[in-house]
Amino acid sequence: METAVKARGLTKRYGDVRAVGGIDLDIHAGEVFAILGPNGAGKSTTVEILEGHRTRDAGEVSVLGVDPGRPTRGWRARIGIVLQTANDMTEATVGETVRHFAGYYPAPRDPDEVIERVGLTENVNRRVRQLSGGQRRRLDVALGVIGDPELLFLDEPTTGFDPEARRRFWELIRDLAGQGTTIVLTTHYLDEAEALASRVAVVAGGRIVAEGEPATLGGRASAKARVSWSEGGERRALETETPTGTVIELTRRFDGEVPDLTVTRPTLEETYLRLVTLPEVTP
Ligand SMILES: Nc1ncnc2c1ncn2[C@@H]1O[C@H](COP(=O)(O)OP(=O)(O)OP(=O)(O)O)[C@@H](O)[C@H]1O
Repeated sequence: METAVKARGLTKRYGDVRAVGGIDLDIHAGEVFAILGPNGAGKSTTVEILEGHRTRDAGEVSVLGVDPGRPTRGWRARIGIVLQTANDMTEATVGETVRHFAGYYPAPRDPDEVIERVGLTENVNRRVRQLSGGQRRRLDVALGVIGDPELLFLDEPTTGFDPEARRRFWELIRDLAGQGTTIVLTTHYLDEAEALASRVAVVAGGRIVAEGEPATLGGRASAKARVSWSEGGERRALETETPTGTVIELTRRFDGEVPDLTVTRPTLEETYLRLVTLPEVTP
């Protein structure tokens, strides 16, 4: 499998603060990779180093085959970046802004199509400063993808989006991934990571504390299941490693349909919270 991003022993300090304390990453070409972690975990620092926007203290890094510590212009054109803060804009309209940015790239996407994909067609002639917060964010996404990047970095892309805009954005990301774009996403929304990412890394205290597919992260799939049902006017529940056997038993007992039956495993959010609080309780 082709590797888009490879990091070994990535380290960064700010004075006394160890922001990144030895991170290894292998992000495959064409995958959507999510980096999760609490505030101050070191996500932005890591991503900024990969983008070539921050120097590292130590470690080996290769992004699309280039060391981001020595970026070239051609390399920059192959990368798209959607930052947390919106660009400062003048009196330009949405359409003018997107077309202007398209001019920076050797082979940009069609501006009107990009505007449509982020749901800003109705606002194409609006001045950027008149956009709502969520609309501004959509414009940021449009500017990140206008150059038709091979690798797209998204830093908390859907903060401030309404639920419908988030769904639309997710579709856009899936489409881009389907066309072969590698996507590196930081997010605080666990549902977003679960909806989009083929793999996630959980960062805490500048280190990766868990990595894997959302469905199996941190032993999630093999954790005890909770089987619950209604019986005698009460809600009953038990935790078990063998939920199938429990359901068979219940089916026999009720001679068919078990009232209000649910079988659940820990959610990604529960697993995440356990992972990020774990280092603090360990002496
Ligand atoms: N320019 C800087 N100067 C000094 N310390 C910094 C700087 N940037 C980040 N830090 C510190 O480095 C640590 C990691 O910060 P970073 O921004 O990478 O975290 P993050 O995981 O992206 O957090 P968030 O979820 O809040 O965006 C924090 O302790 C932060 O205070």
